[in-house]
Amino acid sequence: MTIQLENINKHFGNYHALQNISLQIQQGELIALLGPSGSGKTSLLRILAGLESLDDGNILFDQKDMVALSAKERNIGFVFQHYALFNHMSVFDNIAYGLNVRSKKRRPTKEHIKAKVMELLSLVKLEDFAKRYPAQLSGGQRQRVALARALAVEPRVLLLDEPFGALDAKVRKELRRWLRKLHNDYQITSIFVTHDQEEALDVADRIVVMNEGRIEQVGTPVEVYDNPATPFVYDFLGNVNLFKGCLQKGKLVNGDFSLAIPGAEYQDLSATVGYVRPHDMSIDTTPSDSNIAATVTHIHTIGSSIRLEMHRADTNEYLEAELTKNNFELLTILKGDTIYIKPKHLKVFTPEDFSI
Ligand SMILES: Nc1ncnc2c1ncn2[C@@H]1O[C@H](COP(=O)(O)OP(=O)(O)OP(=O)(O)O)[C@@H](O)[C@H]1O
Repeated sequence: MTIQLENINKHFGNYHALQNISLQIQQGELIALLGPSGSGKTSLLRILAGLESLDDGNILFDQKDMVALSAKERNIGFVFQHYALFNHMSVFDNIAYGLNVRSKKRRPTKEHIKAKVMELLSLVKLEDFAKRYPAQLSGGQRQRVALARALAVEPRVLLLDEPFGALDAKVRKELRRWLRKLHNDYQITSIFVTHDQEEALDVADRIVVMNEGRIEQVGTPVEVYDNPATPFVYDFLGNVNLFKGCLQKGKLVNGDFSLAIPGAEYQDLSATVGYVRPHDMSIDTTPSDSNIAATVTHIHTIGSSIRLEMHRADTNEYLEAELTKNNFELLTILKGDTIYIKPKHLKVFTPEDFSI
């Protein structure tokens, strides 16, 4: 199923919660809607599902207009953060529910329903749990039942709203891997809402980054992480160092430091910001014309990488650098040392970046 959203707008009172949202989703894609609280992710998902009305715009599933259709008619599977399982029903009955409530004409036979539920129980690795009740399951198990239940009606689209939000980090990670696998096996066009960058980067084919009711960028995890289209995406996705200064004939001038910005050769800006990821900082123990002195204030070891926090004397700002353990050991850096840093890439957004 392909999904096409065209110029969707939604107001809640005077508040413009979704502003001209347009998006194309291919058959079988797994899409993450990522953004801070209040950016409009859930509203967009609910509009897609037919649970919320829109002011104007189009929703097309396989080129067919969905706006006038009810949630039921859209044939969508929904999984929410808080496992909305029926507590008085067994796991088996929860999964069978969507099939059992169909009209007599559309309802599969008892045997067919049983076979389907058993297939789904095996898919979510809960074969031995059919007779249990939701209260007798862990959070992760309940969420797997919720997914099985959503899949039972063979939806054309699967929508997941922070499906793993209420679970602890380890279970989340496990379920993420599992969602990826399930998606690969079933190839249902799926959209999940998250405000967890790592989750989006880890699982999605493409990420839609949202902010204040607008789409800031759509791209693969590598695209949005390595080539953020806007300052917001830079800030929101991962850590970033800011070099505040001005642009003079294509050079970013920041404290005692200046660096030529490729692509901005003829630009002058009185106030601008250069963005650089911590792993894109090169570190030296000797000064040169093109690097900046900074004092190491903290050294954190995170698995196989080292994160250095540094203080710049010239601008009184703090910076972060990330390097491999090997590199760190070669440099023999200690807390309190003065080191010399230089951004390998510095992204500066010029007015042309915003005029597209
Ligand atoms: N039914 C409603 N009535 C009034 N305002 C609403 C309603 N639903 C959402 N909003 C507002 O619309 C904006 C977007 O909300 P939405 O829930 O879509 O954001 P979100 O990105 O999913 O946030 P979160 O991650 O916190 O769930 C928010 O400012 C919210 O307060």
